[in-house]
Amino acid sequence: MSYDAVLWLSFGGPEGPDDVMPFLENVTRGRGVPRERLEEVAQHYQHFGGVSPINELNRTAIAAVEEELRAQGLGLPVYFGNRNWEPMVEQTVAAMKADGVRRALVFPTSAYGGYSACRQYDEDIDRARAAVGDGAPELVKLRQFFDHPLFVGAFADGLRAAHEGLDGARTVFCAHSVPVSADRAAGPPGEGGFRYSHQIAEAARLVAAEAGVGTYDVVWQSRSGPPQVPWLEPDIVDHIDAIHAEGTRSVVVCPVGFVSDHLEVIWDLDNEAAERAAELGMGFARVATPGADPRFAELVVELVREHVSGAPARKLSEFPAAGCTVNGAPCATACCEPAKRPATR
Ligand SMILES: CC1=C(CCC(=O)O)c2cc3nc(cc4[nH]c(cc5[nH]c(cc1n2)c(C)c5CCC(=O)O)c(CCC(=O)O)c4C)C(CCC(=O)O)=C3C
Ligand SMILES: [Fe+2]
Repeated sequence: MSYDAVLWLSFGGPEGPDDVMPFLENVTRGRGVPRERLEEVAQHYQHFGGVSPINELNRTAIAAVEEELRAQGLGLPVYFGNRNWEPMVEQTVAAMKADGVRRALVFPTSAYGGYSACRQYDEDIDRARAAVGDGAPELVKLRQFFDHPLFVGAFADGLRAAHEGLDGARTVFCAHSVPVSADRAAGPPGEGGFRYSHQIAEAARLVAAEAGVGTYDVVWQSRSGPPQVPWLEPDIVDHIDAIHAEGTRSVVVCPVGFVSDHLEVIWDLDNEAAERAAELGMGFARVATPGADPRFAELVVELVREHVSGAPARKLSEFPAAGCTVNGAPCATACCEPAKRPATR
């Protein structure tokens, strides 16, 4: 099969103070996130002038991928579309159609399975194609890559570097929390669920092993939703308290659940977690995310080549290479279903 283009599909983020509330409303529409939480998160964005770094990080990564595609003799154009902010994926897919794109590979900017990390991107693809209607390009999503040697290698180098100068620091891997019900529903039906948290744990194990780190923890960050709904725990900040109480004097935090330094990394880790560590007199370092590493562009192009040539998936875990879907149809009917929405009052 041949492809005319790549669609870089991401989350989106505000690019100025007036974008913040409309962006947050897009993200949380129908999801039962309390208003107070939205106002709190809006403050985080306003600390940075209402600008999330995510769009610029994506534009830079896209330029690197286009360059790498050219260098490898695959001159595919890379289009950019988001779920929650401009350029909205509906507009991007319309532009692709206008440009005559018939079939494109989709690179989602998340490495993992689960509803928020995988299936929701399928929903985006489906919605965008429906919005464009007849003649919408066929959109084939690339697989999950949390266990790809280039992804693991970039984090492992970052982890080693973060430990330099922090003798005896404890390693703590961190990923975005999700409702426990969403994690329980993550993965293909009948396979026991918890695919998201299991993949996070597996990525942590692979990165630790490659960096030569023997002891580590896996924790969560950035929970939202009403307090009575259980989300994955412990939270990174509570965990820093707990390991301090056990006598730990410095900590290296590795945001293994994220591909780039977007707002949840620079606020929840570089601000909140770092501040708590400082209050406790602990040493603190945060591991670089892989998105700006040259290996990330190589990884994306390798996923494209793997798909186009039918080459075997290069991967370090036993989990199946899931997430490759056509036109937004999920991997399986009940795969990674969304959490049941709590009633909003
Ligand atoms: C698993 C996961 C990833 C990783 C996979 C992936 O990368 O896709 C991720 C990434 C991101 N999440 C982001 C931002 C937000 N996520 C929110 C809310 C939520 N995230 C959830 C999960 C995840 N989120 C969930 C279950 C919710 C509850 C509401 C819902 O069920 O949808 C909210 C609402 C306010 C709040 O309550 O925090 C915001 C603003 C940004 C952009 C940051 C920037 O601007 O730089 C990025 C990359
Ligand atoms: Fe999120």
